[in-house]
Amino acid sequence: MTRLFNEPADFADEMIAGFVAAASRWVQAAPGGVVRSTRAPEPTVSLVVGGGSGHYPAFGGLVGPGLAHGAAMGNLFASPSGTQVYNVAKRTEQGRGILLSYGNYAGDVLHFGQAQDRLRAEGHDVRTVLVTDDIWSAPADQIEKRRGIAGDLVVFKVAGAAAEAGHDLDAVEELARRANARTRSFGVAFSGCTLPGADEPLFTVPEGRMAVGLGIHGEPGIDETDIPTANELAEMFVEKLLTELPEGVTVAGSRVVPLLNGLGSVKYEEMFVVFKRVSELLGEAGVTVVEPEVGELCTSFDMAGVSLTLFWLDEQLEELWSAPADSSGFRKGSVAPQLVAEKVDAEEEAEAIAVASEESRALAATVLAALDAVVDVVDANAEELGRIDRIAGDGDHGIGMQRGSHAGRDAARGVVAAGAGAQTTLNRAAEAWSDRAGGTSGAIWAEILRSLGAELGDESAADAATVARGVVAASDAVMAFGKAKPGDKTMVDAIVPFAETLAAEVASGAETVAAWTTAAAASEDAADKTADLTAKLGRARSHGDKSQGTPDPGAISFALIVAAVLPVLAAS
Ligand SMILES: Nc1ncnc2c1ncn2[C@@H]1O[C@H](COP(=O)(O)OP(=O)(O)O)[C@@H](O)[C@H]1O
Ligand SMILES: O=C(COP(=O)(O)O)[C@@H](O)CO
Repeated sequence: MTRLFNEPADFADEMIAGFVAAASRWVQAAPGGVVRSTRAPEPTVSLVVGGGSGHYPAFGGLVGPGLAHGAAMGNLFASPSGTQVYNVAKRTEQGRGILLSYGNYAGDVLHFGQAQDRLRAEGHDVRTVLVTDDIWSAPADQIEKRRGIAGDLVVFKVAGAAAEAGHDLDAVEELARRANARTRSFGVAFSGCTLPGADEPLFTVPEGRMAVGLGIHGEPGIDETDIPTANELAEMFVEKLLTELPEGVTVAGSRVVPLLNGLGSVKYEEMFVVFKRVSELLGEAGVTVVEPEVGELCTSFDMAGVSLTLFWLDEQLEELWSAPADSSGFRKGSVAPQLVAEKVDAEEEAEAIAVASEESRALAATVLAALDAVVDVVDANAEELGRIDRIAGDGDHGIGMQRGSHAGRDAARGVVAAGAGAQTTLNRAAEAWSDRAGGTSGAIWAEILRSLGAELGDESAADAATVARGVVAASDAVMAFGKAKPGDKTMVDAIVPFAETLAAEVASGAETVAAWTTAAAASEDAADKTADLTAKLGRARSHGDKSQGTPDPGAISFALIVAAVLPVLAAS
């Protein structure tokens, strides 16, 4: 149970502000997260990490000398937006390139990918290393699909130490990749976490039972057993991880860093009891234990869970693991004296507003009214959207949509008042939506608004054919961006029938309002039918059959939104 909070939707922002106030020795606020408050005497490769909030010390707590240069910090359990990642990365850049590293989650991949494209387009050398240590999240022949859990720390530590040692970007990337390839984790849980303001835990484990293979957001495990003794748990962990060896590793004679990670409410004392047996077992297997860690390294609010990570060393990786590091959440040895970093500008620069025609300004007013309607319908359904998302997701869809739609509408209101046309209004709304909501749906709604805007432009009014082209472009853009197809149980299942019906109705001579009415009904029908599908992508993918019988939250919110916009179109 998370007991201490103010407004649940403000929790992540208030937490980040408090963290910065408490950890100013290591970090300072930057738009999108935090960057170091110190700097090394010589420029180095920049390591930028990040992800959803709720996992402290991941990710802001791992910023400091010998570790990351910056962390993009998203909403609770939702990836930061592309803009957040971009803003953090820009402020850490020292002319030697940037390595982005984060756990392999759909939202993170989309947003960090967007930031990477944007940074590259500006001429920066940017590479990415995904962390994929959780052995239960995909089979060994699909390692690239595995998610990152406590192994994040291993990869960040190696990359951070390599950067600090002055290596170039090629070498830092290669070492981070090698560290990831030689890291395996296994997690269990005894009870789920409850997000601030939620009435129920995100997931539950029956009393007296232990879920095996659970992730850090309540992704279902692969098995459930009675709660074992500490020694039995150690045996389960070590036995399995010794069969999940990275390529080229043999057990006897190897040197290994074990990390026993507490997910939130398992006590240090319990973990030490487990670790006693872990270290005995590794010793009996002929493995030398090197500088282990027992503690909270990657958490999940108050989840009662624990994971064991084994990091199989080679000579170079051992040197980097042992190198000094100093961050608020992880320290090792004594780092070389640092200089005080320049204060970063925590505000983003305001962009000028493009000139618009009178017709387009009138259209922008309709866009704003539509966004007002979106805010109202999302607010009215936020709880229900959260409830559906809890069944086979991470429960944040309602909150994410609220944060995104409010920010989008507020941004639009500002620029409409300043004379913006439809495209500029939609672009600004898209940016604010994605920036504030993060998560998969934040990135996708930004695609929708931007594509529609590109078709509407800043010069003219829009007839039915233009609107239909904009909606079809949005539908295509969502599929190109998220790689989902109809039937994968995502928002695509609602947007495709909407776009296709709208285009067909307009082609057969219907006016915007009539065509939109038919298309919205088709979308609602299709969204409801997603209950019959099994999720194949996104967070819900790993929840597999759990999603059967419940519609996809993103499809439902899409259908609600297009229906809510209808009266605005009718009145315009
Ligand atoms: N690849 C994808 N393409 C289109 N939509 C997707 C994709 N992956 C997930 N979604 C949509 O995003 C919704 C989840 O949004 P949200 O809960 O805000 O994000 P997250 O799962 O990152 O926390 C899903 O219900 C689904 O409709
Ligand atoms: O949950 C996280 C990001 O996942 P998405 O749901 O894919 O946005 C985050 O906590 C781990 O970075």
